[in-house]
Amino acid sequence: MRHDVFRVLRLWRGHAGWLTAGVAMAVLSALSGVALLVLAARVISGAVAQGSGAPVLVVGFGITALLWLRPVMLFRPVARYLERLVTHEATFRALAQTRVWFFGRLAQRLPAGLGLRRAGDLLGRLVADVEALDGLYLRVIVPAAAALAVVVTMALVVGAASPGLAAILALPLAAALVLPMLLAPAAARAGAEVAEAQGALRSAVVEPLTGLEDTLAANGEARAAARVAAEGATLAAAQTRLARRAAWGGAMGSLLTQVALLGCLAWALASRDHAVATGLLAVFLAFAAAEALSLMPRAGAALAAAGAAAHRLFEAADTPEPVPDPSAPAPLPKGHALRLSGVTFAWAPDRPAVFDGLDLDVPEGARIALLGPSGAGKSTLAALLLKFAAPQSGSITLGGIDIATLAAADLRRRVAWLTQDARLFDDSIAANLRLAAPEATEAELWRALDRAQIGDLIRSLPEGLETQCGEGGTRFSGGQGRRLALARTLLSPASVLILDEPAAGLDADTERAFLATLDEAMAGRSVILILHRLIGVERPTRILRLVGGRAIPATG
Ligand SMILES: Nc1ncnc2c1ncn2[C@@H]1O[C@H](COP(=O)(O)OP(=O)(O)OP(=O)(O)O)[C@@H](O)[C@H]1O
Repeated sequence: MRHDVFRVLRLWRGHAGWLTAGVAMAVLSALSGVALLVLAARVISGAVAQGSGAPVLVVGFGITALLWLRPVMLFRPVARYLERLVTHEATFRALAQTRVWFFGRLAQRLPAGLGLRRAGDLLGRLVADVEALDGLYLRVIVPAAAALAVVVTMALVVGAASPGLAAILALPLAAALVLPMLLAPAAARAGAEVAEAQGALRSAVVEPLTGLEDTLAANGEARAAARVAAEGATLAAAQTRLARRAAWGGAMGSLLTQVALLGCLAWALASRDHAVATGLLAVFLAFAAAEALSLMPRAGAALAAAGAAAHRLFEAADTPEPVPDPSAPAPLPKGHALRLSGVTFAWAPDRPAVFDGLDLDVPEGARIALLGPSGAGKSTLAALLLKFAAPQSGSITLGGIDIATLAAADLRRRVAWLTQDARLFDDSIAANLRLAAPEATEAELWRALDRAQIGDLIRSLPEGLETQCGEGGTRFSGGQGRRLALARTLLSPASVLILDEPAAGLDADTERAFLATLDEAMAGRSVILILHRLIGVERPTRILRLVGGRAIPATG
C-alpha cells in the first residue's frame, strides 16, 4: 500500500505548490484554534488570579491575552475559508491530471482488447478510484499535518511550564495521531474488498444495460437483476467489515484523547495550587487537540480506501503495453508501400497461431482484396499493421522502414482502419467525422459523406452536420452508422486505408454503388479491402485469400 500511495504523490509532483499551500493553510487554521484556546486559558487564569489577589504578572497576562483574543477570533474563520479554497483547488488539479494520465495509460494498453477488464469495472477505476484518491490529500495528509502541528505546539507550550505535564498530554495524543495510520494497511485489505465488490456491482449493472436489447430479447432481465442483487449483497458485507474496522479505530482514538484529558486533570489536582493556570492551559489544549485528532480515525479509513484505489489504478495502468513505442522512433518514410515478410503471430502463447510465415506486398496505389473465412485472421492483419499487436517473428515495413521502429501515433497518420464494428460517439456528425481530420472544412465533410453514399440523407435532416449521433450511434440505423464511419475513414489523410467489410450493413444496390466509386474515393491511396466475397465491381489490383495463416492468390 505504501508503495502505491507514494507513487500517487509522485504523480502529483507538478501540483506541489498548491498541495503544500493547502497543507500550510490547514496548519495555520489549526494553530489559530490552539492560539484561541491558549488565550482563553490565560484570560480565565488572569480573572481567577485577580479575584484571588494573585501576583500582578498573572493578572497582566490575562489582560494582554484579552487584547489578542479578538484578532485571533477574526483570523480563524478566514484561515478556515482559505484552507477549504486552496485544498479543494489543489485536489481538483491533482485529480484532473490523474484522470488524464490513467485514461492515456489505458488507451495505450487496451486497443487490441487483450486483458480488457469489464467495462463497468474500468469505468469505476477511472471515475470512483481516482475520486477516492482525493481522500489521500483532503482526509489524510491535510488533517494529519494539522493534527501533528497541534500536538507538537501543545507539547512545546505546556512543556515550557511543565515538561512532565507535556509528556502526560502529548504521549497519548501522539498515539491517537499515529494509530489510524498503523491500522491503515490492514484496513486497506478491507478497502480493496470494497473496491473489488464495487467494480463487480458496476459491471453487473452496466453490462446488461449496455446490451439491453439482447438482455431483454433473451428474457435475461430476471437473471441480470439477481446478479445485481448478489453483487450488492457482497458489497454490503465488505462495507460492513470496513466500517467495523473504522469503528474500532475511532473508539481507540477517542479513548486515547480521554486519557490525555484525564491525565492533565489528575496532574492539576495532584499538584500544588500555583499550577492551576498550567493545568487549565493543558485542559484547554487537550480540547484543541481532541478536535484536531477527531478527524484521524476517518483519516485512517480514507488512507485505506485511497491505498486500495491506488493499487487498483496502477494494476490496470501497469498492464504491459502490447506494443511499446521505441525509445527513439525513426522518422516516417516518404513512401507508403507495405511489405510483410515471414510474419508469425498468435494472440497468446496458448492460442493457435493466426499467421505462420505470412508474406504480403501492398505497393503504393495498390488495391488488394483480402478474402478469407471467418476467423482466418483478416482483422488480426489490420491490428498488426496499426501496431495494436506485434508479430512474434518476421517483419512489416512501410516505405522500406520496419514499423517496429516507428512511433505508433506516426504510423497511424499513414495507415487508417475502418474496423468491422466502427463506433460513432455521442456527439454531432461533424465532430464524429473530424475525429479523423480535425482541420477538415465543411465542404470536405460533405464530400466524404457523399462518397460514403450518405450525403443526401444528412442534407435532409433539419440539423444537418450538427445532428447528434447518440451513444454508439443509436440515432442511426446499422447501415447508416456504417456509412458515417466509412465517411470518417475516407476523410483521413492516411495514404493506406484498411477497410474491413466497408459495405457491411448496406443494401445490395448501395453496396454496389459504393464499391464502384472506390476509384474516386481512394485516388492515389493504397487500399486493403477486407471482404467475405467479391461482387465484381471492386476492381482490385490483386485478390488474396487468407488460408492457414498465409496469403495465397485467389481468383475471386
Ligand atoms: N483481441 C484478440 N485477442 C485474442 N484472440 C483474438 C483477438 N482478436 C482475434 N482473435 C483470434 O484470432 C483469430 C483470427 O481472428 P480475426 O478476427 O482476425 O478473424 P477474421 O478473419 O477477421 O474473422 P471475421 O471474418 O469473422 O471477422 C480468431 O481465432 C480469433 O479468435
